[in-house]
Amino acid sequence: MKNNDLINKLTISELSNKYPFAENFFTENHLPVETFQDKTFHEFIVTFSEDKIEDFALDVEKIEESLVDYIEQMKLFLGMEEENSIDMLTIVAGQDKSGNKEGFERLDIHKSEIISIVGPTGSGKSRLLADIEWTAQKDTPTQRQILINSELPDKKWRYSSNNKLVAQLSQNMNFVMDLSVKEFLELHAQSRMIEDIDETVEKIITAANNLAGEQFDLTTAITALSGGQSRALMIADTAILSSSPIVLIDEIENAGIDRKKALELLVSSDKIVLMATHDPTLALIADKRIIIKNGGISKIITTSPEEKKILKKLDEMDDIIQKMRSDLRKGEILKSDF
Ligand SMILES: Nc1ncnc2c1ncn2[C@@H]1O[C@H](COP(=O)(O)OP(=O)(O)OP(=O)(O)O)[C@@H](O)[C@H]1O
Repeated sequence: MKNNDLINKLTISELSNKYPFAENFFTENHLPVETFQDKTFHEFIVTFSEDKIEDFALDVEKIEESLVDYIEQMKLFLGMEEENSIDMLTIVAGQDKSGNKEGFERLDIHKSEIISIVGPTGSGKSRLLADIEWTAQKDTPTQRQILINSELPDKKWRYSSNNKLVAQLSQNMNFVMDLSVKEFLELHAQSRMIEDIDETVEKIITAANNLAGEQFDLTTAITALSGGQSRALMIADTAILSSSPIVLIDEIENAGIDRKKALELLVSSDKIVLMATHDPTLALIADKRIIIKNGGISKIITTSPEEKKILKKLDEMDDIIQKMRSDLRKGEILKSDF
């Protein structure tokens, strides 16, 4: 207990700002902290004289422990996440489907890098994403090992639903809840302790509609959303509300949404993004690409300056295709002089 930051490092005012519910704890335990705002909780407690301790029926040893327990439990209850500071994710080589060692030793992926994963259908792209999500420790068919900040990952990443290491955007996104879009987003925003819920909900729906073809609004039932719409909603929700430091994306191109815009939304400066893709534009947007063959990582290629130039060309072609898609959807007749 002696070294707990909650007790020894944060001032009472910092503590109350970070965990507004701590005020309840002070009130319930009749702790007059008002004039000790710039002191730590420990500094406050040691000012108690013997008399005061008796008056307040305080167990000084226990009260610090109770405060820490209370904050931890409230955080868990409210689904608050720690600030997940991850500077580096490491994949340590395992084996391919034939049991041969993979074609690399160790791949370090830093904060704000985008990595694409390419390879034929069935080669093992989703498996690699699953290894990262599970923080595999040589306990999956690939025998890979995942390290966080060069260390063995904390078990909390695996077992706590409140402390998600990754935000996973998978191919199937099935909502089973009987809620409107507004209710769903409000619930999520509340659980993340967001202050301005209305504004955040509005931001998410605007971003989602920016990605989806057909517009939907806050009163739409979650179950009535199309595949593309629910995907767009999940992407906007993840980008704006999720504190997970790693985002895993499985084949965003099949989602029927504007994938480039989706990626821009997701790639905030402090996240690591890994995406499995069959789309050359998305593959080249990445800083590096992992080539998967027969279940193993065969190569890791850094996107070259020449490829970045090609990406510009691909973008132009892509715009033409997107425009055609949109015209076709609107029932227009295409002309050959595009
Ligand atoms: N190294 C490995 N050893 C054993 N099995 C593996 C290995 N890598 C992948 N697999 C298995 O191979 C199958 C296909 O892999 P996966 O679904 O990841 O392919 P994919 O590249 O994502 O395919 P798609 O492009 O069709 O989505 C899965 O059952 C997966 O568990």
